[in-house]
Amino acid sequence: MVEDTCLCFNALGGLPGPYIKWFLDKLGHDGLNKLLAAYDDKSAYAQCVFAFSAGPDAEPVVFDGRTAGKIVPARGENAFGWDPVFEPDEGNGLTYAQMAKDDKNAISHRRRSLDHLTAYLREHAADVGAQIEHEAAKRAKTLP
Ligand SMILES: O=P(O)(O)OP(=O)(O)OP(=O)(O)OC[C@H]1O[C@@H](n2cnc3c(O)ncnc32)[C@H](O)[C@@H]1O
Repeated sequence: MVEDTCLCFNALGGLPGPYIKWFLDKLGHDGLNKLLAAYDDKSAYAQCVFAFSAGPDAEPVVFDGRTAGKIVPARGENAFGWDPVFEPDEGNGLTYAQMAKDDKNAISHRRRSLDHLTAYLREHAADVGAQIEHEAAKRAKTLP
């Protein structure tokens, strides 16, 4: 299982996207706002992608969770990552950093990706279990 997180600015065609870690590190919250200074469109979406594979030869399945919002000047005490500059459309005007943890978790990109993953595992539990057993048996045969 792997996971990656993106913050995508619509005016920039989805950038910084998966490169947000480095943009945040080098530009800070203020710099992220300045990237959009020339654009009226401040809309953005937070994206979390989990990918699951039952084993080395099994096809990975991808679970894409998104939360729409906009980029705003930094507000809020919970200063995790870019939370202070992301105001989700469903946040009643609060940034992620101003929301209670449970409120953020209820609408977050990560929650949505995990909801898709959970639904998939529930629906395909028997198949996934059999696939994991099959992959494990194949690996066992190659061990000395
Ligand atoms: O992709 P690699 O390079 O392995 O880096 P990472 O695993 O440490 O980082 P993520 O992709 O999970 O996250 C990318 C950046 O987004 C930040 N981040 C992740 N989830 C976030 C969230 O829910 N709210 C705010 N910032 C977040 C995190 O601090 C990083 O700066």
